[in-house]
Amino acid sequence: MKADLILKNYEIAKERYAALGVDTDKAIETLEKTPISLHCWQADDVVGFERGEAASGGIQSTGNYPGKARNIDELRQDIEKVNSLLAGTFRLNLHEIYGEFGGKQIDRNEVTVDQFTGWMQWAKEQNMKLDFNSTSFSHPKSGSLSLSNPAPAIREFWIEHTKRCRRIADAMGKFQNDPCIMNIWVHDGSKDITVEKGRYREILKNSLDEILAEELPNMKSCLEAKLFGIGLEAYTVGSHDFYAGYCAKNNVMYTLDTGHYEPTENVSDAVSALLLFVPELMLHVSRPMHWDSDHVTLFDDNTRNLFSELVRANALDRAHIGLDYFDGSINRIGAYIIGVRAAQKSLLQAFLEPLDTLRKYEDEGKLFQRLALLEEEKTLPFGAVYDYFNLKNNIPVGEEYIADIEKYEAEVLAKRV
Ligand SMILES: C[C@H](O)[C@H](O)[C@@H](O)C(=O)CO
Ligand SMILES: [Mn+2]
Repeated sequence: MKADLILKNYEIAKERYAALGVDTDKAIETLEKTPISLHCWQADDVVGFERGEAASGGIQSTGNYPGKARNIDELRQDIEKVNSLLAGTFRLNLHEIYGEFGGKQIDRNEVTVDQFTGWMQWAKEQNMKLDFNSTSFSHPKSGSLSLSNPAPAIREFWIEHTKRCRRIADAMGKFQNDPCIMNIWVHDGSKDITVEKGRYREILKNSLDEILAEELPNMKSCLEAKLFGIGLEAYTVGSHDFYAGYCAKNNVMYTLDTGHYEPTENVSDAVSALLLFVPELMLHVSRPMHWDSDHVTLFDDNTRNLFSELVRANALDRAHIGLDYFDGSINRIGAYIIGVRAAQKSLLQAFLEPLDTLRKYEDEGKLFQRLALLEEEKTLPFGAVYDYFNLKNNIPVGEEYIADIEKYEAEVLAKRV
């Protein structure tokens, strides 16, 4: 698209929004500064560099599109490509299995920051900060219960792993002078009817109490609930209620993964409810399609509602935004760009909402007026504002990035055989 046309469209959009009391320049500035944490695991279908095996233990990636990253260099190359096609501020969300193990057998209860100093250096060069995740899946000791396992040897193995991961996250946070957000998701559950549900939940609670007891000033832990895992469909130890209760009681950040709800559930409604009781939210922005997080985030009602609720709750500074999906059936770099752009468009639309007027209408009981404005805002020229945001940052506008990704596929991904 021609730059002068984008600028002209932006000027018209700016005027239209200004008539509603909305400052488009300010919205763009906020979008530029709002960090989005890129999940490293979209680049290689959650394989990582520890065992090189397909993900197992509650999660699974489907699809076999050629060109996935096979080692750290390729993964970094892909993330650099992703970064080059996006405007804004980005963090990188690493899982423990993406450490630099250098061919050594370093088990999960032995991992240290040494396996992540290379990542810390690289991230600094990329102007990215790191987030982190312990990894309970894809390991011979994963089974169906990790931190909630009644067998002390297994449980202690995973407790030790998670404690070590928190210390690694703390070192990352110190290095980058900004807290590293460490997510704890364990797949623990059961395939069929379970009679000892309370027992496993009590064990998980005790394990978390032990893990979180260590004070680490440069990191923040968050706990992720789930509806069910693959092969663990009947019961999830760390259910939504379990973690909502645990996080509220212990003042811990809650991870809300939009892929962990039924497609018809209104996940955004959880934002203002949870924020009354938990200190902060980590968002795993995904797309539920009946099971797990395998579908690329879209600019759909779910994503739009999520971010408008966040803005309406004045809670942007209490949420950490990350993506979480792993689609191996399409070009993986393209999957990143589609998902990030969907999140950015949803954020931008939320920033551009004529909120003062909507709040006033609601306060005054002007409910027709509120509904009318909510309808009208849907067709305001926000696309012109998003195009300008990209142009201003020298990033491909609109569908232009498709050709860039096709080129990268031909020149780089297709050679990974
Ligand atoms: C790989 C991630 O830890 C994983 O996707 C987790 O966040 C999750 O959502 C599991 O379903
Ligand atoms: Mn998740």
